Amino acid sequence: MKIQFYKYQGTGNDFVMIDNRQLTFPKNNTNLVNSLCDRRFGIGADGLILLENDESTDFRMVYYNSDGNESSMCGNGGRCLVAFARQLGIIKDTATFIATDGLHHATVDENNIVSLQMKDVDTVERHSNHVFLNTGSPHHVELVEDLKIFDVKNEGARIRYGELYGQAGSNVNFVSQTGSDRFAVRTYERGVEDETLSCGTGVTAVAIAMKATGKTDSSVITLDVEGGELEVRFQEKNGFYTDVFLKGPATFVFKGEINS
Ligand SMILES: N[C@@H](CCC[C@H](N)C(=O)O)C(=O)O
Repeated sequence: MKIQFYKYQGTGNDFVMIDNRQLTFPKNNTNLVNSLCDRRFGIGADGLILLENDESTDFRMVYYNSDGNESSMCGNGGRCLVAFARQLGIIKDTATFIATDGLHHATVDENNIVSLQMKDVDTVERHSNHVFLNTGSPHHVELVEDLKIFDVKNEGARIRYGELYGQAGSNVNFVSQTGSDRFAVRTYERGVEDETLSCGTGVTAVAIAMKATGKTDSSVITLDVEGGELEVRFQEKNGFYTDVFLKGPATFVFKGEINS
């Protein structure tokens, strides 16, 4: 079988995108998704995303991690999918789509800067040395010294597989404050089981966690990730976070066809 694909990246978080409006992709084939994402034997990506038709929105997002399993929301993937939908001519400069965590609204400009509305957050668990919250995917947020040399892969895996999160696990974000409204972030991603260059739901979680713990007073926060820069903005009232937007570049890399 030949599969046509498009490759996108959002601040270095990279995805295989497939137009599945004709429902031809074998959605339960975990090995296939895993092999398409393989960086040596396949196309290479942190995840794979199907764009499908939806009755009441512009399109549906179906997201798989590179391990081949369908997973929860992917913020950078959602931003890339909006740019992909524009490339396919499905939308112009605004989009509404459905994902596993519900309805999303987005805008995209001529430079493919995508601003994506994320789910509201009503629960932020504060613990002595970390914060846990769900921004569409589960995120552990922890401030560390020396982020540049921090062992994200091993420490992230220890927390992800540890007692705190049980079978389901969590993504793990390590953070350093670099300004009154600016933070550097490195993320260990569940389902990739490694550090990725950026995580959209992760930086959204970091921004909200930093506000909730008083590290910043701002509700417009800049996040420096290994693959670039993202912005998160939100409204906060009595610990409820609404109008949460994740903004940054979504870049088409190449398209092709692969035998499977
Ligand atoms: N890269 C993503 C997060 C993808 C989901 C995550 N790996 C999980 O399974 O929880 C993002 O940009 O949000």
